[in-house]
Amino acid sequence: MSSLTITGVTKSFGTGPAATRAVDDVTLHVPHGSFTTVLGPSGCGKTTLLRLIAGFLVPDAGSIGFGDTTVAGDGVRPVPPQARHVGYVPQEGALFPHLDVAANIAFGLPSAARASRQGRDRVAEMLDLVELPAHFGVRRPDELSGGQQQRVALARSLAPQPAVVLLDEPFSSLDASLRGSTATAVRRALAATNTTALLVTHDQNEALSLADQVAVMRGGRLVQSAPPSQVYLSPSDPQVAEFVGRAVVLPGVATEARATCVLGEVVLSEAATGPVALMIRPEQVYVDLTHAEGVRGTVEEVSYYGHDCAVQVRLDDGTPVLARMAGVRHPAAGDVVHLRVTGLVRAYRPAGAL
Ligand SMILES: Nc1ncnc2c1ncn2[C@@H]1O[C@H](COP(=O)(O)OP(=O)(O)OP(=O)(O)O)[C@@H](O)[C@H]1O
Repeated sequence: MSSLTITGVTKSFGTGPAATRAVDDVTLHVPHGSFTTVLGPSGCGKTTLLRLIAGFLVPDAGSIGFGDTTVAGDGVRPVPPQARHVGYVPQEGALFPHLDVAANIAFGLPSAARASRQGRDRVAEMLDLVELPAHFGVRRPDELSGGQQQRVALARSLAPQPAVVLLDEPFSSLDASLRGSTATAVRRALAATNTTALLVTHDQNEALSLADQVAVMRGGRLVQSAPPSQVYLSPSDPQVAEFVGRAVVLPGVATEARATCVLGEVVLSEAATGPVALMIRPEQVYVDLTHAEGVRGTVEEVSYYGHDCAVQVRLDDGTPVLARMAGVRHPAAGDVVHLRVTGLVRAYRPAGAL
């Protein structure tokens, strides 16, 4: 296992006016044994970045290093994919249908090891690691659920002890209930083996819940890389805020540690002065159902999810505000409520300001 360092990597497809800069000057460090998710909308360059790391593509500029070894860029002849010791888990397991699970897992091992006692022990260890029973070894891929197939795909990628494991939207073909349990099993397996891993996804919940670090991409560029709570609570700009969750963005005026807006006075996470755009998460908006404390509004719509609910409120001055509250006791459309902001609020220079 080793760390992964991407420095100023750029990759374009095509030439002239039709050229697409799929990855644009991306710099990212994934420490040894840690898990990074790359989050971004469709077409932002996530898969291209993975393919550059795996060695299926060569960067136009910049370099890629595994530990102290440069595998592409810096005038070094690109190391071919098979010599990079990368494990790759695609969207759908891509298991060999004619091989049983044990043979699939053993596939990446040196041929001499595959049929040996050592090889069989490694397969058993990998099945255990991805939380599948040992007797699954004799099953064919089509005798497994989608989630089980993805666990086998991970086991196959981990068996040869790769330097880095790359996962390309590995849960996207699974239904919601299987996604959660498969993702948790994968995260546990990666942590247990202290594996350096990079997973690309366009699913915010997946990106935030699985990783040590979230790298947000937009239009080929890396716009923020930070621990999940920092990306969620202190996004680098309002677009990142709206991409990694719901956000209420309101104009305000800041004076150092505080700002005022239609929801009253709020406390800022970082001091600012003058006109600002304030980013408030819906769960920071406290909905008071009984007291007239806060800013008055009328509930327009309630979306009930069981564990919590989203409450769309229109303030008396006409401003729409989304609040999220526990589902135990909630208002109904037409109720008059009072809103207050809790916790720290992130302020941005408003769009168009210098
Ligand atoms: N081989 C190629 N030739 C030309 N353009 C390409 C090629 N591969 C990718 N692109 C373009 O590069 C951009 C980034 O594509 P990429 O597949 O990396 O995005 P993505 O974020 O992985 O998207 P998705 O989530 O939809 O898979 C897109 O505009 C895409 O059309």
